[in-house]
Amino acid sequence: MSREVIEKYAQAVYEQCVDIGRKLAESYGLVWLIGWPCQFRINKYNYTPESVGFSGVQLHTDSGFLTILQDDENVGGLEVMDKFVDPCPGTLLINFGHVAQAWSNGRLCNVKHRVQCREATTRVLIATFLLVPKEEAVEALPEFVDSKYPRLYVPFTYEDYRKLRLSTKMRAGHFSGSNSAMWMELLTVFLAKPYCMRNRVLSIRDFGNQTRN
Ligand SMILES: O=C(O)CCC(=O)C(=O)O
Ligand SMILES: [Fe+2]
Repeated sequence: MSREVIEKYAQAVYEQCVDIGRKLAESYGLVWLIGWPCQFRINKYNYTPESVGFSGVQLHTDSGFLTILQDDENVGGLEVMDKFVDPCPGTLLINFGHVAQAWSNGRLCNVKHRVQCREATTRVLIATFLLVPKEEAVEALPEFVDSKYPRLYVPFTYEDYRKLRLSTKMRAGHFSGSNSAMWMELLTVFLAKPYCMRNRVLSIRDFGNQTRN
């Protein structure tokens, strides 16, 4: 793949991120004025026969605002809330991260996911993460806070939050099931109330065994 193609793709998917952010904000009667940074990544998994049954990426939640995944068209393995999401060519998969959860005062939820190796082959996936500038304070917008929905989380900067993830060896936002309790405990350093890992998926279709026309 040439650099030019990658740059074009990255620009298009960034515009997609902004479009989704804008529509999301509008659906809440807000205006999206944010120029947040995007991180673009190509994940290549070189699975061997020994990898089968093991994790390619351990159970984790994403840290940023929004993630757009373009899955490998032929090789699946992404598991969202214990359910495989089979590749569906021509579609993008979107999930929210912790920033969206804090920003919306808990209305938007992040979701636990992981990657399992199912066959000895190569899997390539393109991931785009809409993040937040390091020094930016992440907090619930006033529009999401009222007497019925009191503020759930104290403001934190994205940098402090990232450091917390790294200091607990949850590199790239990945953490294993065994230390997830510790993770939740640490997160309460930043959150006014104990963090509630509500297992809800937003904007993710259940692709199941569906085939495209
Ligand atoms: O490779 C995948 O299917 C997902 C990767 C992922 O969840 C991540 O990089 O945060
Ligand atoms: Fe992820």
